[in-house]
Amino acid sequence: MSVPRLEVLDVTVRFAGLTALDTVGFTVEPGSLHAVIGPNGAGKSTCFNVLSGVYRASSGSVRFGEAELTALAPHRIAALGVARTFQNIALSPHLSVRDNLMLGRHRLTRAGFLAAGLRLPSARREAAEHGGRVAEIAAFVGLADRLATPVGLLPYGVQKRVELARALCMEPRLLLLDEPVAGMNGGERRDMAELIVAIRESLGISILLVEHDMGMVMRLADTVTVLDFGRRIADGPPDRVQRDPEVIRAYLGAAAENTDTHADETPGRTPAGSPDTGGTPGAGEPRKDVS
Ligand SMILES: Nc1ncnc2c1ncn2[C@@H]1O[C@H](COP(=O)(O)OP(=O)(O)OP(=O)(O)O)[C@@H](O)[C@H]1O
Repeated sequence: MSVPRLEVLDVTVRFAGLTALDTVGFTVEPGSLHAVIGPNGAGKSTCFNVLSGVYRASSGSVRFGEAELTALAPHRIAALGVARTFQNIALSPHLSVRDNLMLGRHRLTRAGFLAAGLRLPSARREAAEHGGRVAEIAAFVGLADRLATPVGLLPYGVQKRVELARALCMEPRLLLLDEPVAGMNGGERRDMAELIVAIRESLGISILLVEHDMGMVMRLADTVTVLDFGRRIADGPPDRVQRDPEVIRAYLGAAAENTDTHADETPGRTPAGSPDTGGTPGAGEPRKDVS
């Protein structure tokens, strides 16, 4: 499987008077683990939504190999091999893990509605092939013994794994992970970090990660892009980025603002933990965890 480079070039997104992304650019090298970080409201989710076709950029370009993504609908982008997970779990809770993962295979299914409905041999063969691959992926992410369990009955950390497995079922070349450890406890976070490393090492695909857990970002990422108020303020290897004065200022500024807003009880911008915390949750840790 060839993995193309992702190039985000001068992307701007405006919402009625607010510039959520301002001429942002970065490159995700094939097979690398690239993180996008920044305080709350910096534009990270907007960036993901542009890459996956949910939002249309006001200007700029997103190239995935030869393809220009900014003009494409989400299903066309997915068909190019770009899969994403969501900050909030987006699974069907009443369906089994197997059925949720089979839904992830949907775009790869060739048999038409009629052939599948009539259970023609070609459709049955195809379903068996997909079932086999689903079982392999489930085993890879540690869900082999959960295939028959309804997703809604699983603990939160396991559901996040199912979501990741479903994205893998799309056989992506670029995986977009939106806060994969949000709301997890320490053990679950470690397991998920290990899994992300294993995906990258075994599958060789590119991974773009938005994450508030700074310790995890700094340990796992090859390259980190930092956004603040929609602008890219830093981009480079983790050790350089976490020493960057503008990055430190952005996080400290957000922390100070947070303290101020606590004083008058007004909700405000909150920092995503200091960039050099090593991941220890502190007073400035994010509150945006999935409920
Ligand atoms: N659909 C929308 N309509 C209007 N404004 C939006 C929309 N989506 C995002 N914004 C605004 O764009 C800015 C960037 O938001 P975004 O959610 O991308 O930030 P973020 O870095 O992902 O924040 P968080 O860490 O809190 O998830 C914010 O000011 C937000 O209020």
